[in-house]
Amino acid sequence: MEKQPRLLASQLLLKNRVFEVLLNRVILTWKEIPANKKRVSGSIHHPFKVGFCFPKFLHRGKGESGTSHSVSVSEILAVRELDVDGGTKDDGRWQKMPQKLTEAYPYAFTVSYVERVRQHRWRCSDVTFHCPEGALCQQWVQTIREQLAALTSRPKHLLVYINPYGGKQQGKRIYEQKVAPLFACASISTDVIVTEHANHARDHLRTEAELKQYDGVVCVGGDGMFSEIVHGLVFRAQKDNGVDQNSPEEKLVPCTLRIGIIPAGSTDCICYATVGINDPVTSALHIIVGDSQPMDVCSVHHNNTFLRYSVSLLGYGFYGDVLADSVRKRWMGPARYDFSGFKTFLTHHHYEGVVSFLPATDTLGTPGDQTRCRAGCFICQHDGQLYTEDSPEKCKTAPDVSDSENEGGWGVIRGKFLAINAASMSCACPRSPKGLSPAAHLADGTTDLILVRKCSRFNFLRHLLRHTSKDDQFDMTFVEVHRVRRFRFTPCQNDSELDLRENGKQLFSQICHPAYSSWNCDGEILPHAAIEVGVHCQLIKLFARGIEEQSLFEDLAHPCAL
Ligand SMILES: CCCCCCCCCCCCC/C=C/[C@@H](O)[C@H](COP(=O)(O)O)NC(=O)CCCCCCCCCCCCCCC
Ligand SMILES: Nc1ncnc2c1ncn2[C@@H]1O[C@H](COP(=O)(O)OP(=O)(O)O)[C@@H](O)[C@H]1O
Ligand SMILES: [Ca+2]
Repeated sequence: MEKQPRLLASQLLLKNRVFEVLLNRVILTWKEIPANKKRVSGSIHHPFKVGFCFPKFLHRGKGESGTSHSVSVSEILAVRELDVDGGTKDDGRWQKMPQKLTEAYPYAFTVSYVERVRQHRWRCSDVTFHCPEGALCQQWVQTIREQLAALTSRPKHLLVYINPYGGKQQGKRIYEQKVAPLFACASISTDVIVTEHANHARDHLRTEAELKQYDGVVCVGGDGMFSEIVHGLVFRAQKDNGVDQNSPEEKLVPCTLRIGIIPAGSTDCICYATVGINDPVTSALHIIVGDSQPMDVCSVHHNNTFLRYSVSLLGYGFYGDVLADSVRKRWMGPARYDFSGFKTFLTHHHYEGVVSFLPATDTLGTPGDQTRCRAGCFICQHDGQLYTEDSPEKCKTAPDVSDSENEGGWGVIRGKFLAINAASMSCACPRSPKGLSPAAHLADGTTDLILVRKCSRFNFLRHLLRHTSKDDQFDMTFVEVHRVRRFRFTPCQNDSELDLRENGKQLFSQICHPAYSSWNCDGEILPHAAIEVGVHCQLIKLFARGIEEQSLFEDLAHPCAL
């Protein structure tokens, strides 16, 4: 690791023990000084003036030289000075110091920072250092504040939309109790709008919101609420740049504002697949530290008319029918999907149609890969494009949807399908932690088209169950998966139904087996079954960093093991 010039180094008191505390431009470390090396209590300690060497104790946990901890400056949330009498100057949170210590170390400051706990969960932790002198205390506070102010990717002013009816209807409470105090602690100001009806947030973003004053937009709700924000922001970016959304071939202009999701919905798949968990505090902390994760967006058209954007799942057949059935059961909360899922599984309808698709032949990954899209994903950093010697610049340019038509032939498949799913990302969610397409990428400019052909109920159940286990859900004779840049679907009526209809049994056949399903587009029903879809590489950005690798996560949770 490159040596960083030291900014501060002092011996400070923490929980009645003396620690050597060091700060450079990237890291804050504190290491307990063994009892035999401690100076006499009450002596005054000044910042060291010797040259800095990266502290050896970073490599150790607990040993002869005592416990050591380190925190990346980029994960410090805030610093505040405590009053001499024990109360904080900044936020009125009162913290009493033991009488004995106030005499020798009467000044103190508290650093709030990100701590990693189990399963990708982040928490806000506090550490309070006591100082022998007021000037030293102020120097620490001042220096850390300057460090934080230099982190330009952090948002200062956010626009927040809360859906009070999402998921278990806890959005308002979650925001007020868990998120707002963290934003206040990190000195982030907010304008909060509690939505009054569906599409309130979308329409406000499209027409009214003065976006220039914000560093990001946050939604408190589920995937549907996130979809509203995407529609509002993408529409606005196209309008401001004179781009026609109705043309399926048009290259769309990316949104500049980042989007944060505080999960309070039913599926929370966007949040789960970009952060690794649906936890409001974790998401709030990713927003505060100013993370950035680009994401692909699919545009959906019918007859050259724009219908919707999709970020997670576009599903015809099974997932379309589950959603259509669940709409009337919103009162059941998130359980409506299990109920409707079970019912739809029993009805076991298949649908006939033609799927044509443009394979992404020039990509780095395939849907069968064992590697996963994780924080700092190599494939997404290169927009999913293969790096070739002939065109070294290729990987730097986002693929244009319209250009792709020239890259190769379209595949055409006609058949009877139980499900046609396009997953632009893994769609990992609490129901299926690996998701619909475990190797899909968040920002590679492709979507994984999964075709599940007509099969027995038993086989379909085996396929569904594999979403919850380690077994490969694609390794079944009736399932195929293609990584694509564009696709089209045209429904057609089953031959057997046509026969029935011609024989005057139309009503009977429609009740028994409807000819068409509907598309589930990120939890919204589309009004048409015939659609054309194109992927727009990295059209939006989220306040997230992708799922952190478990090993990295463990190292960071226990930095002494690094
Ligand atoms: C038998 C167990 C089968 C488990 C299969 C689970 C696969 C789950 C993949 C889910 C991908 C979800 C992609 C995200 C979609 C969301 O955009 C979208 C909107 O979310 P929001 O309401 O939070 O705004 N959500 C959805 O469309 C919900 C889809 C959920 C489908 C759940 C299906 C459960 C199936 C249960 C079948 C049970 C069969 C049992 C037979 C004995
Ligand atoms: N105030 C509101 N009243 C009714 N519906 C709303 C309101 N605000 C947002 N919605 C809509 O509620 C739907 C579901 O919201 P979402 O937050 O995704 O929760 P869930 O995950 O439970 O579906 C979205 O389609 C959104 O447009
Ligand atoms: Ca993708």
